[in-house]
Amino acid sequence: MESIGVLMTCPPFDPYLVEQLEKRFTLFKFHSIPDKAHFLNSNKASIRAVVGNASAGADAQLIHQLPNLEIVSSFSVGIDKIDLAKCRERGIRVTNTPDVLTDDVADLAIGLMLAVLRRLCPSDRYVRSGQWKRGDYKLTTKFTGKSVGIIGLGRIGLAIAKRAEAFSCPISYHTRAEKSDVKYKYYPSVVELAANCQILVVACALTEETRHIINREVINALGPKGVLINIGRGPHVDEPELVSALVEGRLGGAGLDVFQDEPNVPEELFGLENVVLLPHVGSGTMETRKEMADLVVGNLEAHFLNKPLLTPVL
Ligand SMILES: O=CC(=O)O
Repeated sequence: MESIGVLMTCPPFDPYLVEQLEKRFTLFKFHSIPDKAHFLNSNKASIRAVVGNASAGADAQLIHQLPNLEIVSSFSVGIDKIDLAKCRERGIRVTNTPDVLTDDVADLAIGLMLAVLRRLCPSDRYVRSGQWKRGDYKLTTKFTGKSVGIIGLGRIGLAIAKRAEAFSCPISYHTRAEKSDVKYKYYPSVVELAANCQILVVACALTEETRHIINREVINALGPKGVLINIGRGPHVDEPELVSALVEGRLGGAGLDVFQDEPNVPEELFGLENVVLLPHVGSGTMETRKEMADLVVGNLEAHFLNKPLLTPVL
C-alpha cells in the first residue's frame, strides 16, 4: 500500500495517527505545503485518499482537483467539512469515527454543566490568585435536579441524557421526529424545549437545517437563568446573538467547546465568570484519540484491500 498517496488535510497534530499513516501509505501533509496549487498539480494522480477532521475535510473544490480520490476517512464523528453530495456523485467512500468518542464527549458536556453552574474555573482562579485568604468564594448554583433539554438524541445525546439522569435531572429533547423508544419528554420545536429546561445542550450534527438552531428566540426562551452547552459545532449557534445575550445578562451562562471561527473566540466572553470556554476538546483524550486513529487507518486499509469499511458514512 506504500505507493498509495494519502492527503492529510487537517493539521498533523496527532502523532500516533501520522505515524500509523506513514507506516502504510505515502502521506502528504497538506497543512504544511506552502504552494498547494502547485503541489496538487504535481501529485493529484497519486492521491487516492483524504484524511481530514472536524476542522478540515474535503470540500467540492478539493474533490474536483483529485481525479483519483476513492475515499475520505475523517478523524472525527462530524462530517460537516466533507462535501457529501460531491462524494456521492463521484462514488467516493466516506468514513468517520463514531461510538469510540461518545463517552468522552458526553463526559465533557456534564463537565461543562458542572463547571458553569458551580463556577469551577473562576473559583480555581480565586484560589490561585490568593483571594481566598481575604474571604470565601461566593455561592454558586446547584446542578443536581436541573432540567436538561437536549437537541439531538443520537449516540452522544443519549449518553448525555444517561449521565444527567444520574444527577436526577429531568430530561427532555428535540429531534426532527419524536422517538418511540425513549421515555424523555419530546418538544417539536427548539424554542419550546428551551422554554421548558434550565440547561440546553446542543448535541446534533451540523447540517443546513441545524445551522443557527440556537438563535435569538431560543436564547430568549432559555432566559437569564438558563445555561447553554455546546459540544456540537460552532455554527449551530448564532454567535453574535449569544455573545450579546451573555454580555447583557439575557442568558444565565454558557459552556462552549466549539466556536464559529475556531480557534478565534469572541473576546467579549473572556471576562465573563458564567462562561466556560474550551478549545474543542470533546474527544481529546489519549485513549479515545488512539481509537479514532485506529478507525481512520482501519477504514483506509479495509477500502484498499476491498474489504467492508468499518464505519461507513457513504
Ligand atoms: O468534533 C469532533 C468530532 O466531530 O469528532
